[in-house]
Amino acid sequence: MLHINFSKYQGAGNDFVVIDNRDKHFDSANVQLVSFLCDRRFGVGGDGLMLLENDPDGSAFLMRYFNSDGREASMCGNGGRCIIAFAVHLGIVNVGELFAFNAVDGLHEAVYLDENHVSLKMIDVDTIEHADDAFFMNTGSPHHVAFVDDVAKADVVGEGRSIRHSSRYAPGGTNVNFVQLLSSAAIRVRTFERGVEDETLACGTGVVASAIAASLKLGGGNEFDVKVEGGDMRVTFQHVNHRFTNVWLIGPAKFVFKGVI
Ligand SMILES: N[C@@H](CCC[C@H](N)C(=O)O)C(=O)O
Repeated sequence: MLHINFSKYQGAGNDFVVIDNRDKHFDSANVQLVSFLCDRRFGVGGDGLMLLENDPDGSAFLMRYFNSDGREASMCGNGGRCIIAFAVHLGIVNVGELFAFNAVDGLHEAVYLDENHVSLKMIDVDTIEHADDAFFMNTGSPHHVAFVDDVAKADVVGEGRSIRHSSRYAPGGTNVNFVQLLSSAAIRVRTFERGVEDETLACGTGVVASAIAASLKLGGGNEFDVKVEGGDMRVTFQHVNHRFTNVWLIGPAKFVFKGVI
């Protein structure tokens, strides 16, 4: 037994092993250890793993995110909401308080109201590529967004994997979102996630990219309800002079269980 204390959280079905690493006991360079903990058969199981650490720059805490392949990765929107819930449960921040924490893509403001209403401010987006009716942007993580008529029929794994590995996105690769417009203010999204190398039930940075792409495709709109396989989220933003600012991702973040492994 390793004797690692962990908690398990999920945000709209995107699930994470979360560890309080304020004392720096966890060997974060150990790729095999992280991928073992994320393994659904031999470990705890999760789409990713997060470490909550003290922020040397003085925000409430530092979020470090690892994909289930064991590698430290770019920003995770659902993980961000889950680590906010974890910080509330640890007593680091209070319910209803507006606070800031640091992550790989910089400072994020956040508010936890209850397990269904966790708000996370995302980075501004001002560079968006548009080709062949698909969009590409970085919302903290890189995202290709393709619009389809019926997302239930999309070949998320087959087509997603092929776009993820295409020469266009080499060498880093990309996450791939398939989006169906439901109305002028609602979309349905399914995502193939890089680093998990499979479809996940939700991807927060992907949902943000999809809402921004929907606004561009529709010629307007700054509030979107988003349905994903694992639940519902909401994205709001402002769009001024080709720049998307004040971007908020709102959705659930729920404690599942905790243990020692
Ligand atoms: N699940 C995430 C995205 C995590 C990062 C992604 N897999 C990548 O490597 O880019 C989310 O909710 O945003």
